[in-house]
Amino acid sequence: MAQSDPLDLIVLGSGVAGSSVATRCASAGWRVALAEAREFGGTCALRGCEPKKVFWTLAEAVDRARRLAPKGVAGGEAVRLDWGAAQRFKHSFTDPVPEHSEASLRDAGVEVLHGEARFVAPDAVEAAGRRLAFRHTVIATGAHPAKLPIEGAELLATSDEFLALERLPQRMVMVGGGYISFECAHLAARGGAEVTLLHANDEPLAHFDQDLVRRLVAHTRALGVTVKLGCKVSAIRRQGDGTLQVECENGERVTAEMAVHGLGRRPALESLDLEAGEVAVEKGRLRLDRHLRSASNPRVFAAGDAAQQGPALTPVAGHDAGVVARNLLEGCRSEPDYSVVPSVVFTIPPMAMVGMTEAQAREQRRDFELKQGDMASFQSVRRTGEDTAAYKLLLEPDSGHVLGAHLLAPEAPEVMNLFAFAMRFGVPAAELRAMMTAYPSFGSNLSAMLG
Ligand SMILES: Cc1cc2nc3c(=O)[nH]c(=O)nc-3n(C[C@H](O)[C@H](O)[C@H](O)COP(=O)(O)OP(=O)(O)OC[C@H]3O[C@@H](n4cnc5c(N)ncnc54)[C@H](O)[C@@H]3O)c2cc1C
Ligand SMILES: NC(=O)c1ccc[n+]([C@@H]2O[C@H](COP(=O)([O-])OP(=O)(O)OC[C@H]3O[C@@H](n4cnc5c(N)ncnc54)[C@H](O)[C@@H]3O)[C@@H](O)[C@H]2O)c1
Repeated sequence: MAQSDPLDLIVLGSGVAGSSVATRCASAGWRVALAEAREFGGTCALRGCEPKKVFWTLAEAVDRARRLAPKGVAGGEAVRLDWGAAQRFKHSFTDPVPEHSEASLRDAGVEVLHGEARFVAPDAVEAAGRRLAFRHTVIATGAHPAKLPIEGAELLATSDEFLALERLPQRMVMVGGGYISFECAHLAARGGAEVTLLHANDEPLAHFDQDLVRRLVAHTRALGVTVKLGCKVSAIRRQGDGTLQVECENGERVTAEMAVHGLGRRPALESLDLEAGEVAVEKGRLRLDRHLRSASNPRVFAAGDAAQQGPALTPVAGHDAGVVARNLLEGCRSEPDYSVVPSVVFTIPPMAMVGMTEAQAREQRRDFELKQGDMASFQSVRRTGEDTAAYKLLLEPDSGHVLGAHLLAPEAPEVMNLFAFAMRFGVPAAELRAMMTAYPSFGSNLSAMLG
């Protein structure tokens, strides 16, 4: 194990956050290495957003054909999701990622190292059998499923395993009521599985507007998914016939071939030996200052899910990377801004949001004007055969600035980008309403929503 000259930067993790910081610093002439424990490319491209969206696109096409069967899509009732074929289609997106990811890092001048990295000193890590001294390091190791004190938790399948299934089991339980459970439940139900979703309290998808969530829950139930609220999972047991029994504190029991972990994800820090690096942690999260720098070791920065300063989402990982790269290259002045982070749960229909919910606005005693309504009768929704669609907008009374926007509808994610734009650049509702939009697009509903 040879001691090398200090690197300007070693980045830990090759996801959106790590790759972006490494590339920017190498392009600025720094000597940079990046260590990756698994395949190169990170969660979003290999095991998260991208593969999930491939399955979602196919499931949505099937759902739409079935919905429109009586309206002119002849044979639409018989259309089904071929999970095996969908899995192969997914591979055509994910398989090339590791090679491309590594090649683009190399092209940018980054030295790539295969293997788990861990601190061996405040200014050195060990990776790929080498001790590497550094001037700076960035922890961009992402997140993994939370380890919770639930009996038999090791029997839960991860979202990685769900998205890698060649065949869907007959019965599945989604444990938890967040993004992963709702998205996997909607996919598995379209794929023909019998699905039960168990959530601890009465408010699943807690970050979203609960009026829209109630509509989504009703729609999910109508799809055939059994959604049980107030069911805090306390144990998972393997039964004699190989099936799993999932038990809740209230005595509810569900049997299935597979139970999926949807209980939250936490920063992946355990493998790093942070003590050796003098990197402080508090309650499982890195102690960082407002520049995303370690509060205890100024050589160390963090970004993305590992930092978990903003929501654990891909655009946040990219934003953090920009902040950290600027702090490294230009002096430590930049701070992240998480005030406008749009987010979508990819159910069918999808639910999208940006800014504050009505509940948050009331809690903060903010004055707001509320625009809300059912959209099922809107032409753009009727055309898709969808029966569940609604919106809720919160506007600042005098300025007309958008405080929050919430949509449950086909095309909701694309329209949410317009609201995010308006919030980011302070475009008031009156301007949005007056703006010409392509017609008849889903976005042309803006004036009706804001009217
Ligand atoms: C199923 C699923 C669906 C999702 N869907 C969406 C979505 O639709 N939209 C959205 O915005 N977000 C979504 N997310 C969240 C999004 O994927 C993450 O926020 C994003 O990928 C975080 O990027 P990152 O660079 O911080 O971490 P990651 O992409 O997780 O990268 C971290 C990397 O570090 C590596 N690593 C870990 N420990 C070490 C070590 N000791 N040494 C070296 N390498 C190490 C890991 O192997 C990994 O490759 C989803 C997540 C999941 C799980
Ligand atoms: N579309 C997207 O952007 C997307 C998709 C998937 C994941 N993600 C990211 O990954 C993160 C993790 O997703 P997730 O769905 O695992 O977590 P989550 O935080 O979204 O939801 C987990 C839910 O499980 C509930 N829960 C906790 N313990 C429970 C128990 N014992 N029994 C029943 N319910 C319990 C919690 O109350 C919580 O609401 C998300 O927060 C998000 O940042 C994003």
